[in-house]
Formats: sequence, C-alpha cells, structure tokens
Amino acid sequence: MATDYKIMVQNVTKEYDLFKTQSEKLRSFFALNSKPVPHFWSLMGISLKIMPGETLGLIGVNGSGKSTLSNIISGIIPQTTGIVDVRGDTSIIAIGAGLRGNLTGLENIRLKALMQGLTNEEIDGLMDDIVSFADIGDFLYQPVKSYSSGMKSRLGFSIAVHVNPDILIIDEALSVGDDTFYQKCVDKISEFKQEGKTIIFVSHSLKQVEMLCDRVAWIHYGTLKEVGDTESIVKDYRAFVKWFKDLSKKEKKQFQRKMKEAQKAFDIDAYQQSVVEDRQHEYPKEKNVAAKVKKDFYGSVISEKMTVGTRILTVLVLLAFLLSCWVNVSGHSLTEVADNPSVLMQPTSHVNTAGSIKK
Ligand SMILES: Nc1ncnc2c1ncn2[C@@H]1O[C@H](COP(=O)(O)OP(=O)(O)OP(=O)(O)O)[C@@H](O)[C@H]1O
Repeated sequence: MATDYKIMVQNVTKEYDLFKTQSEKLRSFFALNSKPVPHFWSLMGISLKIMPGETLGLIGVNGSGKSTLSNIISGIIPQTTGIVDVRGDTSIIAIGAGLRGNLTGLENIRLKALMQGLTNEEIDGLMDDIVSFADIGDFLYQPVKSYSSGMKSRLGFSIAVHVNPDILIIDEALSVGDDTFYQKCVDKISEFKQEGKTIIFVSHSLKQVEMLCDRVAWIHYGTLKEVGDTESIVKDYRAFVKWFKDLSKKEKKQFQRKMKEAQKAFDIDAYQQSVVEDRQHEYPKEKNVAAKVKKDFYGSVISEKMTVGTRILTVLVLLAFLLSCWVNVSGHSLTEVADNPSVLMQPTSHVNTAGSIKK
C-alpha cells in the first residue's frame, strides 16, 4: 500500500466498561471498585489506511463498531490503544457530531463553524447558504433538542459541507432524510469527490455505498473483516447477510451471542504480544520490538483511569482541603494548629442560625 495516506489507524482498540450505575462509574474513575467491572471491546485491533481523495465506505451489521471507528478518527472519542494519524493541515467534520441540544439551529451553526476555525465574518458570509441548504424553516430558531433525526441530519450535513473540511465523515446521515434532501446530499458528496476531498461514508445502504465509495472496509464485531475494492467487499458482505438471514432464529441468536462473548473476552495483552511476534517475524533484525509496540499502543492515548500516583495525589489534596476547612471553622490560626493540633477540638467560633461564623 502506498505510504502517502491521509488517515492511518494502527492497532486501534476501544474498550468500554459496562457500568451498571453512575456511582460504579465514579468509583472506577478513582479506581475504588472492589468488584471487577465487565468490559466490552467495541474495536479489537483495527489497522487501516485511507488515501487522499478517497471515499471509503464503512459497512457492517448493527453494533459492529463503524461509528466507534469514525468517532475515533474524528477525535470525538479517544481510542484505548493504537495510533490514529490524520495527515496534514486537516479539518474533519462528522455530520452527526457536536450539535448542542440546548442551542438553537442558528447558534449551532455558529458554534460548529467557529470550532472549525472560521471567523465570525466568514460565518456571516456562509450563513444564508447553510440555512437554505438545511431548509428546516422556523426550526432554525428552536433548540436542536426539539428536532427530529431528519432535521438534525439536515442541519449537520449543511454545516459540514459548507465549512469546507478536508475530510468529511458521513455517518448514516443520508438514511433519515427525504428523497429531495437525499439527492442534494448525493450531489454535494459528488462535488466533494471531484474536488479531491477525503470522505468516510458509514452506511447500511449498500446501494449508496456502491454508488459513492472507491473502497470499502467491512467491520465485523470489532474486527476489520475485509478491506478492498467496493464491488468485491460488497459482494462478500451480501453473501454474509444472506447466510445470516438463512439461519434459524435460534442459530442467529447463538451466532450473535458468540460474537459478543468474544468481544467481552478479548485479551489486550495477548493481542499486543501477537503484534510483537508478527513484527519480529517480519523484521527479524529490529531491536526492542516489544518496547516499540508498547509505545505504539499506549504512547498517543489518554488514559481514562487514574494512575496510582494521581490517585495518591488526589487523596492528599482532598485531605489538605478538608483540614484547611476545619482550621478555618475552628477559629484558630494555622500556626496555632501546627503547634498544638488538639486545639482543633476546641473551636473558638460557632455557626449562628443565619449560617455565618461568629467568634
Ligand atoms: N458508550 C458505550 N458504552 C458501552 N458500549 C458501547 C458504547 N458505545 C458503543 N458501544 C458498543 O460498541 C459496539 C459498537 O457500537 P457502534 O455504535 O460503533 O456500532 P455501529 O457499527 O456503528 O452500529 P450501527 O450500525 O447500529 O450504528 C456496540 O456493541 C455498542 O453497544
């Protein structure tokens, strides 16, 4: 494969903790959970390159990981391991992402465009075009949380195509609009393709994929099952869908359960080791392969859990804060308390009924 890629993902995984409650989630953040929390690996090691000017389709059954992958590429969520390299001075816009429910359509246009780096003057110049393409009438002045999914898609698509990104990520946006809007979007996507923009197109509509995509990646229960030219991958995927449809209800359930169990049981260390072994096999003379692979896996990711050091520091800061509150309420000075900590038990102040402290 040529090296002048626009986007590269390498050994990308995504783990979700399946918390039952918010408190379980909070305890896990501070690493205070006594019982292990079940995990689910939405992606189990995806490596893929996308070339400049290419339209890559992402296909796969519900829950296979397409949106997870496109959200990682667009920087909306972090990967658990692996490298995501988006080349050049690139702006990405994912249609469904970043619309704030409490803001109106108009406010969302400005916000999203500002986040794309446009100035207020540039946004003013584009506003009429964005509004007329979205064509959602007076809903423009309503909070986005009151929109139907079709309206959100119209607004998101319109903003995305007018702020002129290098890379456009379209995740199921065309499946919710009516025919007229669909045709407008297809025309716009074709225009983008002609301008040489890179597009990631996530869709369940194989017809749309066949019409728009140069290559296709088939994501299958967290793995990259196949990637290649549109015709052959769509053919293989159709054969899989037919095979699946021909199964009995019980067999379908069994198959899905087996695939999901594999995603729960995925062993990241074993996967890392297999990447090390593959690399050693491919480049027998390379040194420190294990350390390099570890860096590739974890070097560019932000941990979503606290390290032991951070945990200790957090507890110390909390204790210091509580102590300073106690000293303050006791009415003694810090030096008095330092000389004789027992004075903390003899406060010189009390809180009156109005809530203020009296000496
Ligand atoms: N925040 C989350 N917490 C736990 N699991 C999640 C979370 N987000 C996604 N998942 C799981 O990750 C898997 C992949 O989800 P994703 O939305 O990427 O699939 P998809 O291929 O885009 O599906 P669809 O075609 O239905 O849109 C699913 O099993 C989903 O339940």
